[in-house]
Amino acid sequence: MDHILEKKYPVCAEEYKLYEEVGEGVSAIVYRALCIPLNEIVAIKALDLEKCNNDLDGIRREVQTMNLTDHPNLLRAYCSFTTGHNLWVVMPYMAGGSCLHIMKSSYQEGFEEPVIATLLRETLKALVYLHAQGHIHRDVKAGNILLDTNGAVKLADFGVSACMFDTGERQRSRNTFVGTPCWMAPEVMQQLHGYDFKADIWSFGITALELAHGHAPFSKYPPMKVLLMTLQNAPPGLDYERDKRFSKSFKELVATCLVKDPKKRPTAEKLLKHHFFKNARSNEFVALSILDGLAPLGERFRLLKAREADLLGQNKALYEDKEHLSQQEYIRGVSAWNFNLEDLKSQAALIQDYDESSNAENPGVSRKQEDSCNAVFPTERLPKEMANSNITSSEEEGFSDLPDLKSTLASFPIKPLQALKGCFDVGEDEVGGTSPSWKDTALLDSELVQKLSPNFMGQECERYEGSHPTRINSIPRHVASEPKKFFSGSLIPDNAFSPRKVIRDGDRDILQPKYQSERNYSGPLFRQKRESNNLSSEDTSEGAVVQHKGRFKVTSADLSPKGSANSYFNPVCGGLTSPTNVPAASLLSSLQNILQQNNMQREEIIKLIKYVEHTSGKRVDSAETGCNDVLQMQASPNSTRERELQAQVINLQQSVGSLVEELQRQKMKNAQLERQLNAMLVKE
Ligand SMILES: Nc1ncnc2c1ncn2[C@@H]1O[C@H](COP(=O)(O)OP(=O)(O)OP(=O)(O)O)[C@@H](O)[C@H]1O
Repeated sequence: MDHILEKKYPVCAEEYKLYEEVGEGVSAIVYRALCIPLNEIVAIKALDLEKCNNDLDGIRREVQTMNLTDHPNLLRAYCSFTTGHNLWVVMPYMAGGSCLHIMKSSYQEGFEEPVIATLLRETLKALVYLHAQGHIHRDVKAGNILLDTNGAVKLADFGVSACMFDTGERQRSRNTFVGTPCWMAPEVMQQLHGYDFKADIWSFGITALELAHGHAPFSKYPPMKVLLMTLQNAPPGLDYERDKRFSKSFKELVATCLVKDPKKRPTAEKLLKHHFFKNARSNEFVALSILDGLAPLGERFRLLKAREADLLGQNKALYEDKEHLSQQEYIRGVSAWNFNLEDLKSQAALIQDYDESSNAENPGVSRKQEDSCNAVFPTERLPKEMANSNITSSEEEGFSDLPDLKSTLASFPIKPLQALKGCFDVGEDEVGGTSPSWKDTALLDSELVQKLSPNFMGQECERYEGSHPTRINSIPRHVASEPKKFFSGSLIPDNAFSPRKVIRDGDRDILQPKYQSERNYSGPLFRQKRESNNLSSEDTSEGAVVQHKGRFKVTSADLSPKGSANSYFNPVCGGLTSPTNVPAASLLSSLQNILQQNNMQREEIIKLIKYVEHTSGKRVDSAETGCNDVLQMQASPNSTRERELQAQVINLQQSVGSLVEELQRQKMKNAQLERQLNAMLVKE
């Protein structure tokens, strides 16, 4: 180290010779380069200052941290200088590349446990040092764990690191939302009380899973889903069944890190003593195990880039030029995350509740959707969770951390579950946002199904996993803060309007075979599609519209438990049950039937009233007063229940009376105010 420190790295571009590109970030390109005077291979990270969205403070912080840190497991900067509109950061060349790149090229299923243990131990040593210095890394992930040819491990990328001793503005930045969603700790997402170095421990746990599976949990989902799932699902973990190849101690380590309450997470120092690290080996072991036989970094990077470009090309039709950048970043999985909290809250409010989902890591995605992804991109590995949830239930794992939706979302002023109830009227016109950007980066369920042609499904799925199975997209700051466009659609479950809905798939298939294939992709959104495309069909297939809620219709299709061919009046629901696809003539006769039944029931009621009146000595003037009299007939109670009801009725009548009085008072007050206002206007 002393030897390195003594070296003087030149601070002008002419003294370096750039070779091939070996990495790319959101605003930086990393090159292998030659430091001419020292005849030494280095890496140069060229940050395009024009692309940095004025985040010069962030850049300064990154370079400063890189300059100041002095630990064998931290990537340090030799020097930095500006050239043109670029800032060049000169650093040691890590010929092995990042763990993410290694997994993408050759270990798509993740690494073996001893390799993971070694990588994690070295990373943890870096964290122990950083935390002791008062730094929070905030972006711990496989993409930022770099290896040199000898298998030495260095944690890189201090772009979003923060200092815990910061004050003022910088301290406030610690209450901001930075990092990459899949790796982000719940408390960082919540922004409730700020966060500390324990946020790195959570990311460390996620990184452990990433190294084990080849991708981070939830990595196939758009950012909003990741946020919501992290907040409301049980913490992800290694599954005892599915992850049989991993030891108990590894599972324990992950579970220890992925505890939602940061206070219950261990410090980096304590974690380093975990018995899992007894499995860790030497750097040479890592080099032999995973670097041996790999192509040179530049070549690997070129191949990966070409593959990604290819996939982007396949999707080209989907993206406007403006959105291209964000999509590229999505696929590359860079970490330019900087959220606009207000947007997040609105988005969170629109996301479907996952409670009913059986597949914890794959909520809202039907099996058919998964199949469709598979069919269109057979060469791409579907994440294992598609078949088997990655989330191990708290009970199964013996974790104490059961998800508590209400409390975890307490920091969102709009609670998603409540907001869902108000979703009916949310449409693109009403929201007023016009930017389509979010649609590419955070595709909501409703939108997914809006574009439900098999072709589109395939493309969409690819965007989330096929093209980039291990990572999730990032939103460039400028895109993330743009007003978002919401797509109208019922985000509540299909049967939410009608709790009595019991029409089975078979019934529906008979009634509406035409929609069979569409229906396979989740209910409510399917309905929305049809609403927009084929109202008349929808009307007959879903039943008569009995109520309009904004742009959505509440239908009575499902009130009949058996979907009987005849309509009838259901006195309990008070609803009209009408079968679908019924000819007009039979509908008419059904309606006449109902009317007849209605009249008969009415007559029955009048008879009853008269009978009660007779027995209580009270007279009924007309059938129209029936309702009142039904209440009054209880004036001669002959049972306790009747007395109770009577008391309730009296109470109700009293409150109605006082409400009427109050209304009148308010009216008078209003009139008085109006008069005063008029008088004032006249004076003026
Ligand atoms: N010193 C290095 N030697 C070899 N490769 C490197 C080096 N530094 C970075 N890279 C490669 O370049 C990629 C991008 O670098 P870096 O993460 O620093 O950029 P960034 O703009 O901060 O990206 P992000 O925000 O996505 O993390 C890394 O993922 C890694 O693969």
